[in-house]
Amino acid sequence: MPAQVIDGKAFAARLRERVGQEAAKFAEAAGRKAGLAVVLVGEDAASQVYVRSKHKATVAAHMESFEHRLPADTAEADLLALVAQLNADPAVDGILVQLPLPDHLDEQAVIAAISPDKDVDGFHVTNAGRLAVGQSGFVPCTPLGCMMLLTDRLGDLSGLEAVVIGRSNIVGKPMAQLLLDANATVTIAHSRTRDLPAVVRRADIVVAAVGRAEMVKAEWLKPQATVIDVGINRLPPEPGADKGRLVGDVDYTGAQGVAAAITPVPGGVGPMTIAVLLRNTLVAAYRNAGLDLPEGAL
Ligand SMILES: NC(=O)C1=CN([C@@H]2O[C@H](COP(=O)(O)OP(=O)(O)OC[C@H]3O[C@@H](n4cnc5c(N)ncnc54)[C@H](OP(=O)(O)O)[C@@H]3O)[C@@H](O)[C@H]2O)C=CC1
Ligand SMILES: Nc1nc(=O)c2c([nH]1)NC[C@@H]1CN(c3ccc(C(=O)N[C@@H](CCC(=O)O)C(=O)O)cc3)C=[N+]21
Repeated sequence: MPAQVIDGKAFAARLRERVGQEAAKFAEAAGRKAGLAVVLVGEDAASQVYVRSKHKATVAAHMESFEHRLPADTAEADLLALVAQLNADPAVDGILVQLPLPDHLDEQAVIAAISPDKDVDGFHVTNAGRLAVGQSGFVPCTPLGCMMLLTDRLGDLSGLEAVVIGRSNIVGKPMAQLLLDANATVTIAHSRTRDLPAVVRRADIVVAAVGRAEMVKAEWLKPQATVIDVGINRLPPEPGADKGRLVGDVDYTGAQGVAAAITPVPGGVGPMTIAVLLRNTLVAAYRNAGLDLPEGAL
């Protein structure tokens, strides 16, 4: 039996639909729409694509989208001033500064300047700390989206062996934290891990967040594992084509013969990231307006 395909795109569409319905109710109750500000510094082509799809999804979900495009040579003081202005703007519930930033800008300083109450990416140390100690706060969108797919498929994760490959602050670490909170037994692997195939082989759940095309091989997987592929890698173009294919960190075709279920790339985790961003923005809007989000609405 080939692995089931975990259709993140369809799951994300349903989540965006629910968020849109709740956002319309919010607008009625609050007398204004929930607002998301996205800041893009520079002209990175991939970032432009993401920012455009975030804008479209935000508007479609009955929210206000504020886009700020700054030149690549923007001074840090000017970027910090814009963040301060957005922090103070009552029409803005969520702030996202698209990463990576150009090299001359200090990402940590910029993230630290965002109000934790508007940090819908969940990247501020305050929100990372809240997640680490079990307080409620904003959880990074990509790992939260992965958890939604996992619990939808597997139900209770208690006692399952989970291996997260990658330990970045935005994906790997919060992913491991969420799996731990769900009572999985969690291993975090990284570039210094010895015998990665043997570590992966233990896993009932594999989350790959590395950024290396098709690195995780089918033979590494435990039969009937559930595989969440966060990686987004563009292969070199075939002769005659102008763009290469997008692939994940897992050998998708091979894994289909071993795993119980796997997310595709594209159409898996990526769309979930955007849907969760809208969800986090709506949660922020309810809190900022002093209103209660109906229990279980999202
Ligand atoms: N779908 C989505 O919405 C999103 C997708 N992504 C994608 O996810 C991937 C990971 O992103 P991100 O976490 O930001 O990446 P980072 O580059 O910040 O982190 C990569 C991690 O992979 C580890 N690693 C690198 N090489 C190996 C190796 N050979 N074996 C084991 N581990 C290795 C690194 O280890 P070490 O710490 O030792 O260096 C590091 O912890 C990328 O492809 C990115 O494009 C990212 C964000 C959102
Ligand atoms: N502050 C900040 N927050 C982020 O959340 C953030 C960021 N910076 N910088 C870049 C990464 C990457 N990221 C993606 C979002 C959607 C898709 C997505 O929808 N991908 C589609 C494919 C898109 C395509 O075809 O290129 C899919 O996987 O199906 C992918 C990647 C958010 N990121």
